[in-house]
Amino acid sequence: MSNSAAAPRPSHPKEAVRVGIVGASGYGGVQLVRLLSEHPGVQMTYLAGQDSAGKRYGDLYPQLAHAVDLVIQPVDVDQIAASSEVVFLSLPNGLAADLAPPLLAKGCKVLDLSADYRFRNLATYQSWYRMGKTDPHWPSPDYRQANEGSVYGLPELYREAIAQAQLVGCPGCYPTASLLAVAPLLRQGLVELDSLIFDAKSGVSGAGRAAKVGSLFAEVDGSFAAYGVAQHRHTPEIEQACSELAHTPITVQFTPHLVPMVRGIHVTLYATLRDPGLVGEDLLTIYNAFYRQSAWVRVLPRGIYPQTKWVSGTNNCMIGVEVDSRTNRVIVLSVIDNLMKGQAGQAVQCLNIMMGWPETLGLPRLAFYP
Ligand SMILES: NC(=O)C1=CN([C@@H]2O[C@H](COP(=O)(O)OP(=O)(O)OC[C@H]3O[C@@H](n4cnc5c(N)ncnc54)[C@H](OP(=O)(O)O)[C@@H]3O)[C@@H](O)[C@H]2O)C=CC1
Ligand SMILES: CC(=O)N[C@@H](CCC(=O)OP(=O)(O)O)C(=O)O
Repeated sequence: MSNSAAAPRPSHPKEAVRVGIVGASGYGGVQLVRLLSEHPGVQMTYLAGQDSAGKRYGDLYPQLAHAVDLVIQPVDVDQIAASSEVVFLSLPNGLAADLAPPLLAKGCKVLDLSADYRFRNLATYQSWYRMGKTDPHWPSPDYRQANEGSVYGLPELYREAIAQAQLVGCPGCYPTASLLAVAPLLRQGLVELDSLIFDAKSGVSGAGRAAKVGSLFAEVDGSFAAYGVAQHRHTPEIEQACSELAHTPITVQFTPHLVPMVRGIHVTLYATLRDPGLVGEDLLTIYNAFYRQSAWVRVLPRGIYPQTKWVSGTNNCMIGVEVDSRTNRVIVLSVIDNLMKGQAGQAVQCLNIMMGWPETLGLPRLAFYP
């Protein structure tokens, strides 16, 4: 993965960019279809899937039949590249490793929503995502080369590099909420580096649309539990960006929980302050300055703590900040919609940056309420 250079000045689109979505039938895919159908800069030209191939999109999602008149195609690189200048890959982990390189070679820009292009060090990816797999030919030279040129798609930290990128590895949902919570503290050197604890909760759509026992209504409703304790694969992703922010390797504690709701992520970050004299107002000033240029991050006034419902269906991240002077800890509360700022919305935000368009183009900013 690389970082580089200055972003072009945003301009509005002059003619529609042709866009394809691979994995269009899944939860990420259907968000992309909804967002891109109403985006003024693009025309959706190709939707692809596996089991859903051959079906009309409107038969799969009847609520969109009046707006989307496309048939889902099997994955065919030549067809995708012939019909699309930009391709979103919204597939299970591991598939984009083979799919992105030929699309890049044919001149497409690619935004991958999986974890395949998030890691600067593929050994880290291997140890968290490919446990027990012993393929001597992995990683392929094409995958390794593509990964070296990819950019981590968190605009608030890597905006300039995204503007120049051909391939963006879009972040996971938990890392997005966690990194936006912690970034100002690490950039300013305000906290003890071994003190970071991310306590995270997610709605069930984070697990995707494929049927799984753990996502059944009867398993989830009326219950609440942690999972992946001390071993969730988003830990190294959070550590990678934290280490870059702090310019030194950092280890973090990250614990996800499943909440009986459809959408939303709430992260509570605890960290020990280096300066015990800092108060809540000081930190709010720092957070507001850090996110001054970030249209999708809203730092809330003192004493207001964000709720997942406030960002549902939008690309917003809302952040509350508090200091507990008794324990000398800062507590940061961060919420996003996992399918929007945590996935498809953020990918469209990255597309806007790659195309030199305003970052807010085609993205919803007002939540449904209640
Ligand atoms: N859900 C979330 O909150 C977030 C998810 N992500 C990541 O985004 C990606 C997509 O996630 P999500 O939308 O939840 O997943 P879903 O399970 O809802 O959708 C997966 C999609 O992949 C397609 N697919 C599966 N296998 C193949 C294959 N061999 N060839 C072609 N298409 C295939 C499916 O098509 P078909 O139905 O036709 O078989 C489906 O469209 C994943 O990598 C996930 O980790 C990232 C951030 C947040
Ligand atoms: C509730 C739930 O199951 N969430 C998913 C995270 C979804 C996500 O962001 O995952 P990717 O890194 O795969 O993109 C999980 O814990 O694996």
